[in-house]
Amino acid sequence: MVSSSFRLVVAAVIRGQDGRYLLARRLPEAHLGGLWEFPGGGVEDGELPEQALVRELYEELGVKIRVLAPRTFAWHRELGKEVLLLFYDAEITHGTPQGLQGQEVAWFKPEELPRLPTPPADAELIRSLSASEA
Ligand SMILES: Nc1nc2c([nH]c(=O)n2[C@H]2C[C@H](O)[C@@H](COP(=O)(O)OP(=O)(O)OP(=O)(O)O)O2)c(=O)[nH]1
Repeated sequence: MVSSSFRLVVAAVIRGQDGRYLLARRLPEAHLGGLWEFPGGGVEDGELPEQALVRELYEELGVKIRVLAPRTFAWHRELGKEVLLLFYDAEITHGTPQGLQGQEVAWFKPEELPRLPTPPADAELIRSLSASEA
């Protein structure tokens, strides 16, 4: 059920030419601090999800991206928070990702993903990305 604490969050699944996926590490002091996530953030009023994704990746990592296609969605629910996550396949068109807010950024092989500490809502996506390599 959607409540007044509902937020829409978009995140990018970016695969480099060497087959690695781009993840960013949430800052230690943040909610879910220290976990590796697919880069993205909240959709603001008046924005389309795809526009929000382009804006977030530019603000957080300094890269321009092209959004390719929706991949999957997931709910992140905990006391007082209800987040619908929309994951999109995307590619970088300009720039090299840098953690502009001090966050770590790294590329991981598909088989490394299940061993990373990641948010619970990402579990299914991580499973499918690593399984598609097996
Ligand atoms: N970008 C991103 N967010 C994720 C992922 N998995 C997951 O549960 N989230 C959650 C964490 C946050 O609750 C929310 C992202 O919101 P945000 O980037 O604006 O972070 P925030 O710390 O300001 O959000 P919050 O603590 O207020 O929820 O989505 C993911 O793979 N990527």
